[in-house]
Amino acid sequence: MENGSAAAPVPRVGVAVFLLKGKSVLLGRRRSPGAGNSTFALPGGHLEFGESFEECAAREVEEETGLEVDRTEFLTVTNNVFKEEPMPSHYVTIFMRAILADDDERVPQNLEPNKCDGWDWYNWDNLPTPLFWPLEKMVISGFNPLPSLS
Ligand SMILES: CC(C)CCOP(=O)(O)OP(=O)(O)O
Ligand SMILES: [Mg+2]
Ligand SMILES: [Mg+2]
Ligand SMILES: [Mg+2]
Repeated sequence: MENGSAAAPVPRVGVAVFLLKGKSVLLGRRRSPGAGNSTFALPGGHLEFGESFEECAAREVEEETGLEVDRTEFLTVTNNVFKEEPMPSHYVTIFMRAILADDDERVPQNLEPNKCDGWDWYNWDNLPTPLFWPLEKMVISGFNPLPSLS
């Protein structure tokens, strides 16, 4: 509700990608004037007009890491309201799981050094801190992105 202050930011859709290598997941320390500066986050970004979740996942991973993914699948969705950040924002975050298209391409590049300090593989049981808040909430809730062995 507007009370004479600036209009509230419109909720947007973010797509975050669990890119897995065995029990490890690709994470990078995020650089952002908005949400999550200096926290470890999954590759991903804003859903763009007309994209499927799968198309956005593959595009953002390639834009940010140079890696080509295959077989992306929907995992879960969370609602994230960032009120305390320098620039308040509200995201519905779609979490996808993706498998690398080519095992030889396991060395991610940091293609957006203004948005990320660099990418690395982290064992799911030994994640770095601090995690980006939406991801931290999922870890605390016991969420496990690893495919079941069955
Ligand atoms: C904040 C997050 C849930 C959604 C936006 O992610 P992002 O800041 O990485 O966006 P871009 O990769 O599109 O710049
Ligand atoms: Mg991006
Ligand atoms: Mg991004
Ligand atoms: Mg983007």
